Amino acid sequence: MRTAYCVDTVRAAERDLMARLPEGALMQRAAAGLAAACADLVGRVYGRRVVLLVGSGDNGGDALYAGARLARRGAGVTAVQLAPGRTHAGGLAALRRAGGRTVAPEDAAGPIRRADLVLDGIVGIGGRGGLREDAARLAALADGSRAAVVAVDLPSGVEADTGEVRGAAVRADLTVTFGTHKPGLLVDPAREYAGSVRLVDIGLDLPGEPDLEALQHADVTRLLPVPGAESDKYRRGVVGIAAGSARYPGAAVLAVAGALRGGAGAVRYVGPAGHAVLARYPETLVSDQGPERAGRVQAWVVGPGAGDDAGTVAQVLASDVPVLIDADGLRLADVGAVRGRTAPTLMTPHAGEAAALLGVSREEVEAGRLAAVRELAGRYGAAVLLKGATTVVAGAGGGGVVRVNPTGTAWLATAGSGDVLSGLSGSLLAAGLSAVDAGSVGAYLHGLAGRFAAVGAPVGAHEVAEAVAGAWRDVVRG
Ligand SMILES: NC(=O)C1=CN([C@@H]2O[C@H](COP(=O)(O)OP(=O)(O)OC[C@H]3O[C@@H](n4cnc5c(N)ncnc54)[C@H](O)[C@@H]3O)[C@@H](O)[C@H]2O)[C@@H](O)CC1
Ligand SMILES: [K+]
Repeated sequence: MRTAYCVDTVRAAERDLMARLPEGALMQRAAAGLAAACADLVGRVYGRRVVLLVGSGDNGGDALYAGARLARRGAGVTAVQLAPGRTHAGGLAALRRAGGRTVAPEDAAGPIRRADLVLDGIVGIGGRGGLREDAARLAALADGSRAAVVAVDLPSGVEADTGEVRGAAVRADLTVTFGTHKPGLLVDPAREYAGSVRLVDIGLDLPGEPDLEALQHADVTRLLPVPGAESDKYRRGVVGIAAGSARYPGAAVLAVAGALRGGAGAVRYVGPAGHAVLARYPETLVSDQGPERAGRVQAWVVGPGAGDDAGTVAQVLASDVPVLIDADGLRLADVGAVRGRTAPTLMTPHAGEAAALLGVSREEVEAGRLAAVRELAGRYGAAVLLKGATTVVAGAGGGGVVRVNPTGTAWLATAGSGDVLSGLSGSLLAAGLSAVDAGSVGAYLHGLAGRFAAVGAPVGAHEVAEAVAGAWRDVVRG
């Protein structure tokens, strides 16, 4: 599991550790890791031109000490001091001893243009809001140069705890972060500014529960349902799909396609698109009765392509098994009915649907995904999976750790892709996974399947469904 912790927790852990270590030892660990990552990135250090963008805090100190290490290995190092009177004194002295020089921000354009490597030490976890004007100018110069840009701890200007970017920020090729990932490094839009991320262990002792976690192959393998010798199709779970309409039969077909790949022993379809479903997937159990009379299931998926069929949504919500609500179902679901459920509920909106439920703009949801997913999970008392550039999953109530999906691909932003995900996650619910596990494992497999199906080209949702089995095998093989 990859984990991320918010700034307050990082600061507390740093305080504890610093109290046990000689002064400055922690910063030296950070700087050593940073210099090593820079050396790996540029290949050969000797003769390289390195520019350090140095703010007024310890983030600038890290950059200066790392710069000193690179200078000792033969790099030409220039530090741009954003706040000359408040630059980290020890770091500055170390750089000067190693032969580095300093310039004022107004003289930085030339050195940045000629640089091979720019280290962004403007602000780290002490940053508030987007970059101030002088820092923003340097960030733009770095962006326009041919230099590789390495962010120290975080790209300056992004919000460490939320992943929000509310103003100008540095765009990095690599971020070298210390002690732990910060939530912003895993969540868009900030994640995009970070480039690839390298974690340097500085020995922090962090609490058991992180603020964010991202599944990895081994975690997914542990969670995937595996049929035992005594399993029959009913013990493996039956997932009910209440989806599609005369107008949108395709949504039903795609949700069933996802459900067939999710580990449930059987898929029961309820709704007006039975012919279309059977034509494509003859193994489906089809019923034209409502959900209440369709026979026993271990989980329901309701909503994809449902149009205005509020009655079906209400019937499903009244059941005593786990329910996944998607698409039209989200709009039709009564908040009180969802809150009153005793079995788990998982809602799977995209940003536009979440915005409509929260009464805010889509842009606001996209800018602040973590806040939005927690808010929605709190309002509905349900687990919520918010789809998008970074898919995030919050547990019922919205408190506690949020899961973030690391496997997504932009090619998944295609019609019907969400229907496949709801079938897949619903199937995992029926197979016995918790709402958060079903959502996050479903998103993981779906993202991987999207990558496998797309391999750099546009892809249709049915191809994503077909690629799920390959993704499952890839995960299990490790
Ligand atoms: N505390 C520790 O033990 C360690 C800290 N380390 C480094 O120290 C950093 C934190 O240092 P600090 O607490 O000094 O804080 P930072 O260096 O992150 O930033 C604080 C300074 O930046 C200025 N600032 C804030 N927002 C700004 C903005 N939007 N635009 C321009 N300037 C802005 C503030 O005026 C303040 O002087 C970490 O990110 C990490 O890089 C590492 O050396 C590891 C050990
Ligand atoms: K930084």
